[in-house]
Amino acid sequence: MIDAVKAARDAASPQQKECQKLDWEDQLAHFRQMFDLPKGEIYLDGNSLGAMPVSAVPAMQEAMSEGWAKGLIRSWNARDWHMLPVTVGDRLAKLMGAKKGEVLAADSTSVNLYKVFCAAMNLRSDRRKVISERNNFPTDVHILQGAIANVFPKAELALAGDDDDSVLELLDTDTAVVCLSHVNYRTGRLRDMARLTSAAHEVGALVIWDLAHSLGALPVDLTGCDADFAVGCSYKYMNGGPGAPAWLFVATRHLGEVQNPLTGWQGHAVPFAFEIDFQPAGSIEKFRVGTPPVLSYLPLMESLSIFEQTDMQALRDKSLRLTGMFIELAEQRLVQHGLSVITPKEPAERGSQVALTHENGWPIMQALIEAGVIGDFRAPDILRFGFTPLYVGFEDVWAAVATLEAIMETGFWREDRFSERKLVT
Ligand SMILES: Cc1ncc(COP(=O)(O)O)c(C=O)c1O
Ligand SMILES: Nc1c(O)cccc1C(=O)C[C@H](N)C(=O)O
Repeated sequence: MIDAVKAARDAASPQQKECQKLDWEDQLAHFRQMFDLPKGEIYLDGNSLGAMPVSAVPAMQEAMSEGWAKGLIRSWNARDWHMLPVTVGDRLAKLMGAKKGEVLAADSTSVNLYKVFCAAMNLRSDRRKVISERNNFPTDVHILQGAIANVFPKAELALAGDDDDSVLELLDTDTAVVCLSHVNYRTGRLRDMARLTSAAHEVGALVIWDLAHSLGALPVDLTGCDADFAVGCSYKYMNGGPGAPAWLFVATRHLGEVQNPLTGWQGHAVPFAFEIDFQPAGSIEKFRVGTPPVLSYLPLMESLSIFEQTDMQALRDKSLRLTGMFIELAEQRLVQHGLSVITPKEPAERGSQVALTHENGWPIMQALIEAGVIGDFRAPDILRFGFTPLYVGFEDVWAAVATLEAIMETGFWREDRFSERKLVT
C-alpha cells in the first residue's frame, strides 16, 4: 500500500514544477542546510518542536568538554553562564519588538505565566475579573485557575470565544487582566494584538500575551502595541530544542512596581551575598527563580544566530506564501476526501500553521507520518501542519498535499496499526 501512496504522490504534475521553481528563486532557501533534518522526510511540525540547528552539536560538545569538564566551576564567571537568562533574553527581545532589559529567558512558559499573572493581578488588586479564552492552550487556563484558587480567591475567570469581538464584549471596568494566545495552537488563528491591547487599556485592564505560536514565525511588536506582559517558549519556531528555556516579557513601565511571586535566590538583588531576607533585584532579573539550565540555552543561542542573519518580515512573507499555497492546494485536492480547512484564509488572520479537520484525523495523520510527512494531531479531529519558513520549501507543500491526497485515495490510513493511540501526540 505504501508503494501505491508513493506512486500516486510522485506522478509528475505542473504544480510540482512550479513549486520547484519557487524554491530555486527563494532568497531564504540556504537556511535549510543550517538545520539537521532527516533525508526523505517533510517536517511540518516545527510548531510543536522546531528542527535542530546543525551547529548545536559542536556548541554543546564544546561547552561540555571545555566549559564543564575542564573549566568546571570557573565557567560560571569565565563564560558568563550566570547571566544567560538576561543575555539570551536580550537577543530574543529583538524578535518581539521589546527593549533590552525587558525579556528574561528562563523556566517554562507555564511557570512564567504564573509569575507574570500574579504580578499583573497585584497591579490591579481592586478588580475581580480575569479574561482568557475557552480554546486557549490548556496550560494557560490551568495556571490562571490555580493562581485564582490559591492566591486570588476573589477573582473570577471569564472565557471568551475564538473571535476578537467576544473578548471585547467581556471587557469592563472590573477587568484586571486579560490573558490571550496571539496565535491559537489548534486553528492557527492570529489575534489583533494592537486592537485588543488598546481596548483592554481603555478600561484600565492589563494584558498578558502568550506568543508560543508566534515568536519566530511572524513579526511581533510588543512596544508598538504597548503590551504589558508576554510569555512564550523557544522550542517551537525558535528551534531551541526539547524543553529549551522559555521566556517572559515585562514592559519597562511596570518593571519597578511588579513583584515576582516565586521569590527564589536568583531573583535576589545580590544573590551571592547569601542574605537571608529577600530583596528583589531592580531589573528583569527579579523574575529569575533558581539556577539556569546552562546547557539547554546553547541550541537556542545557535538558532538565534540564524535568526540574526535574516529579518522577521522576510520570514513572514515566505510563511504566508507557504501557508497560502497549502490552503489553496488543500481546497483543490483534499476537500473532496472530507478534509476541511479551519485556518483563516485571510493572511492577516493566520499564523504559520494550517489546520485541517477530519473525523478520522488520528489514523490519517499516523499514515501520513509513516509516508514521510510529519505533522501532528490535536483532539478531537485536527490535523496540524506547521510551516517554518527557515527550513520548509514550496515543493514540500506540494508533496505534503499530494501525499495526503494519495493516502485518502488509496485508503492507506485504514490499516489497523494507525488506530493505536500514543501518549505524546
Ligand atoms: C500557547 C501555548 N502556551 C503554553 C504552552 C506550554 O508551555 P510549557 O510546556 O513550556 O509550559 C504551549 C505548548 O506546550 C502552548 O502551545
Ligand atoms: N511541549 C510539548 C511536549 O513536551 C510534548 C509534545 C508537544 C508539546 C507541545 O509543545 C505542544 C504544543 N504546545 C501544541 O501547540 O500543541
